[in-house]
Amino acid sequence: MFKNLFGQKSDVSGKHQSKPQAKMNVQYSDVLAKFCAQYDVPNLTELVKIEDEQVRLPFKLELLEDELKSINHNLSIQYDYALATLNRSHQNPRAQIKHIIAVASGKGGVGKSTVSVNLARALKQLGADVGVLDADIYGPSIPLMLGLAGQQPEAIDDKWMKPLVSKEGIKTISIGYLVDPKKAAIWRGPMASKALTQLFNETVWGELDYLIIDLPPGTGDIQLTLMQSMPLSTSIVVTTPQNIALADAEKALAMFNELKIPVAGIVENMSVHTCSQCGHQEAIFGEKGGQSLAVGHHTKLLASLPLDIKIRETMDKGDGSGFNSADLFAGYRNIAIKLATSLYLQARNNPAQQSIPVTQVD
Ligand SMILES: Nc1ncnc2c1ncn2[C@@H]1O[C@H](COP(=O)(O)OP(=O)(O)OP(=O)(O)O)[C@@H](O)[C@H]1O
Repeated sequence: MFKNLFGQKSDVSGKHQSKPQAKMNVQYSDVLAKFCAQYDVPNLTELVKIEDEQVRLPFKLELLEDELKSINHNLSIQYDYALATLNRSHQNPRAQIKHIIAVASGKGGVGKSTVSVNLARALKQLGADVGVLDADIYGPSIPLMLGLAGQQPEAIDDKWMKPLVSKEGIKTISIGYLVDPKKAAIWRGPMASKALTQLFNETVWGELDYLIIDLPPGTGDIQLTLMQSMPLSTSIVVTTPQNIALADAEKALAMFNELKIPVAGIVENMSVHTCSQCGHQEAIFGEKGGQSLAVGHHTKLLASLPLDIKIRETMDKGDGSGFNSADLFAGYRNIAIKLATSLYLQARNNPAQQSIPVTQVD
């Protein structure tokens, strides 16, 4: 029988009531509570299950794993990115996706694709199976950012496509792999929506814990159709702190509210710039815009990410190898942990999400 970390319940044999086990459970719960406080996520101690020497966590993080194992090195840790296996892609029999996350921005060029790719990398580092659907039909930059520019997905039986896989193991599909971006850029709304829905439905995604959808900027028909045709778990709105970007980000928030799609929070990108010569810090696009937007819309500021030339260079190279070590990307780990935790809780609190109806797009 599973127990929570406090070990208050036990099975009929009563073997888990022995004092050393109870003490260990309290130690585990202390570590976990400290971790949740550090990352500003809800305390998971009542949820995380322990049986004998097994623990199930909503993500994989070496630091946390090491601390838990320092209490008992025999501890076996397993991971659950949702409490149930959800099939969130009713129209695609070749996809078992637990959580679909839309990344939106009102305004173009604020770093939505950069956030999508680095969030995918951070979730991958948490041990998850991750995919990215590049729905930014008018400026597909995911192929470049994942180091896959110029490649083409393999077709299966003229009906299915195999996603491309980046070096770090992220599955991805983009209109940029299939159509000359110059041609796609002049597609009218219905054509673009149809192409994107097809892209999602005809890809052999297989099993994924998270699929990130990099939406086109704005809040027009294409975004609305896509949102209505996909069973989203949650969304993220990316903005810079600049007033003009914030005003457009409000429209994206309004779109999600209107469609009753949860908003996990706001990512403020390009907040502070540190001069590579003298270290002077400057808020080029203004200050605290993301925070005030979050407060005004009763959502969270997930992170304020720096404006840094190394980020642009890394993204242009499509090379994820710098992601692991660099402090520059640490903010993404925080976002990923917050997201993984909130989706874990969301799936637990709302099992009905397992069968969200999907609108057919003709
Ligand atoms: N924090 C950052 N620091 C430095 N450069 C950044 C940062 N975030 C994004 N960039 C750069 O800014 C440019 C635009 O970013 P990106 O393509 O991610 O924006 P977008 O919102 O997806 O744009 P689009 O509207 O074209 O879809 C890219 O060259 C990217 O490398």
